Amino acid sequence: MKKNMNDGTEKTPLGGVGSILDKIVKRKKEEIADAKALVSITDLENSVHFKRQPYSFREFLLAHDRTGIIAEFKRRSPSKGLINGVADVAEVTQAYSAAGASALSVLTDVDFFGGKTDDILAARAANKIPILRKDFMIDEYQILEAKAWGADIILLIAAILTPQQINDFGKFAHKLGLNVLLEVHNLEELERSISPHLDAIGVNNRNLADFTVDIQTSFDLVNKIPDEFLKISESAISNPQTIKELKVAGFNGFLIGENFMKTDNPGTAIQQFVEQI
Ligand SMILES: O=C(O)c1ccccc1NCC(=O)[C@H](O)[C@H](O)COP(=O)(O)O
Repeated sequence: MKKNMNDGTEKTPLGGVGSILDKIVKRKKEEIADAKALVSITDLENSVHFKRQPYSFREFLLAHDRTGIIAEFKRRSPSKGLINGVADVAEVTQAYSAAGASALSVLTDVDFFGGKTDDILAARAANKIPILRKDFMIDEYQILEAKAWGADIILLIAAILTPQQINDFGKFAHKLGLNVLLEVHNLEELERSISPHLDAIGVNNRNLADFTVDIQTSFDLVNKIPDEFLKISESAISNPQTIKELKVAGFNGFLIGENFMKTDNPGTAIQQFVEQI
């Protein structure tokens, strides 16, 4: 029997456990329709950033003078509510870069994460490292937006996409020179989503049905990820010791948001964290 949207166990079209993702995708479709009515594809293609060759995610993630941290600018989230309502995106992302972040993650979802288009533009203007457009990508139009706004990496979330969509969106992003990060939560998602049009695979330690977090998810899946892909552990990382253990297990990258953003000074927080890894 179909359960109530609010009890955390709504079934997705793919048969998996949904909930907040179903709500986000429903709203995302409306948001995309509004955006398409306002900004044409030609306008996106004429953006100054559209001509720029994106930075290589691999190069920055594996650089010896960088930390492997993908540092996220995150104002709010469905699991935590308000995290930081005052931080300035240019200031914080510059501090992340200066502390040795390999890449920046900027949430552009408005309703659930408090993001703005302008956040990517401001982060782009202030930094010379790769930027991930962190959003719920369900339409090629969003990939064009990412390129037009100055992003270098897009996120494809296996839980909300079919294998065909993952392949097609990855191929489209690669044609634009963008890097592609696939996010999975379990072995089933991983096995059905592998495509040649991916650069990195991220294991999200957050269960999006009930918001519980467990770093063990990363350790369980790391050896199932084919070695040609960069391996990223995502969410709930708050201890420098965890980074050391994830590196030993085979991870190249570590996506961290809340741990830095919940402090009064995310720039100082990342600096102190990096000194311990
Ligand atoms: O963070 C959430 O509550 C959330 C809820 C629903 C979908 C996605 C969600 N988070 C997106 C992320 O992947 C995280 O922002 C990212 O991995 C950083 O996580 P953290 O370090 O725990 O802030």
